[in-house]
Amino acid sequence: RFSQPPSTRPTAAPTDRQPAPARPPAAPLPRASRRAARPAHVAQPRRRARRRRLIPGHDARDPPALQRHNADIAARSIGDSTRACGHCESSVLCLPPRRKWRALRRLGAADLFSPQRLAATRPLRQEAVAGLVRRVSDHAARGAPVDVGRAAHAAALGLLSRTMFSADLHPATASEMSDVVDEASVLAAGPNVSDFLPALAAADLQGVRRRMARLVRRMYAIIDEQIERRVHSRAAGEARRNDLLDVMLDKDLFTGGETTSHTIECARGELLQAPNTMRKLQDELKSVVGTKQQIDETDISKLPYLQAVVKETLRLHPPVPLPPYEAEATVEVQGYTIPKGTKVLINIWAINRCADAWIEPNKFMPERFLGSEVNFMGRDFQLIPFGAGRRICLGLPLAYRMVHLMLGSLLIRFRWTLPTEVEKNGVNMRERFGLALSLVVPLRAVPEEIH
Ligand code: HEM
Repeated sequence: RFSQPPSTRPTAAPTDRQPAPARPPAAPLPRASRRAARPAHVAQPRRRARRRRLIPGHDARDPPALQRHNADIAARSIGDSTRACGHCESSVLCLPPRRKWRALRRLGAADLFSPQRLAATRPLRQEAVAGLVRRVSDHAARGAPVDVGRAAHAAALGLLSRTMFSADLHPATASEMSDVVDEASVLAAGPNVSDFLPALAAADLQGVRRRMARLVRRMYAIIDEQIERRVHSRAAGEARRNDLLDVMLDKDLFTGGETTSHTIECARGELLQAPNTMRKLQDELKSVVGTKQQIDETDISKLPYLQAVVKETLRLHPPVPLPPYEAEATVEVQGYTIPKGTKVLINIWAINRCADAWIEPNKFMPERFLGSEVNFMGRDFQLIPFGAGRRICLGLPLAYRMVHLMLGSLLIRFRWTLPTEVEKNGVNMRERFGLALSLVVPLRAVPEEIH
């Protein structure tokens, strides 16, 4: 669909040498199966099919590979490490797109991330952001720099914890959870000989599965503590809270904190290097939000420049750059045959910077989104930081709120400067590879309260 960057070009031979096996014409599905085959993030049936928006200059009859072959590559390629403690068997992230995965996605979409559920948990997120602003305020009073990524991660975990358990994590627990998620992300994405030589997987030669098992057990223990607390409070006659604990328990959702905080950290890094953009954004926030201490989720739609900054950050720094897929059937993509069972990496990083679709693709330029309808909801295939198709990020509606809320609130209340040595050498935006990316050198910035 795009002229593929070399790093994403499949290595299988072109079709003239290796023709794809002919596939029988698809019989129309019965109504129930059609419903089941519908992308799971779309919880309610829609009357009108959502149209893909065209990228200028592209042929309408030639849909993007990600759309055309979505059903065929919707399985996950999972590394041996995710088999630790049987984690992959109950993980929405790892499960193949069949009954259990569909049930979990439906539950998540309907009970956790639906507009009604998110409206009900809005005050919890406002409180979590108020806590973040208070902590930054303490640093501002002392003139001390803030580790932006770490502060944002702690706040994102608090935000998730409040949405899922109606309770904050103890700061020490939040900090431990942050370390566990961070380490697990790097471990899961790192090279592992068991993945390349499955016959040797049982031996776990590098000890990756063993290390992952320790992390997963710790994460389960933290979550179990929350469950136990809830069981006790229920036994004591406390009413249902209808949060995630009451409807669904999925450990993967905590990894959403890392992607969210990485986005905040990168946005801040880019803005600190672009004072004019920072000023424009703070002016917009001041004129729309006025003297409020933090922004509200209902303000987001009135803040087009903030939205543009978030889009541009996610375009240049997608936290999950290479979601791992597996071909469920043999498919042909742009003349290449991808045999069933092949691991497929969607190179979101390269797509978001594709020179066919973007002017000056490597430049941080939020203005490109002003007056443009291009969005990251999975319909504009040149901008897919949350993925697209049936495996699109389940937490997108929550992530959307969290990122705008945290970024806007940190900028309306504080003026930010770089510590002298960073100012001199420039911000280091190099990223460390993991399932979710993080900055190699954590961004530190000094807040000053705006009165
Ligand atoms: C800025 C924040 C975030 C970004 C950029 C992001 C991005 C992504 C991407 C690219 C994928 C893979 C999509 C694919 O395979 O095509 C994904 C999957 C997923 N995300 Fe997120 N995510 C974010 C936040 C969150 C949050 C806050 C949660 C939950 C609380 C979450 C839950 C999930 C889950 C459960 C999946 C697996 C879906 C599946 O395989 O069916 N994400 N995310």
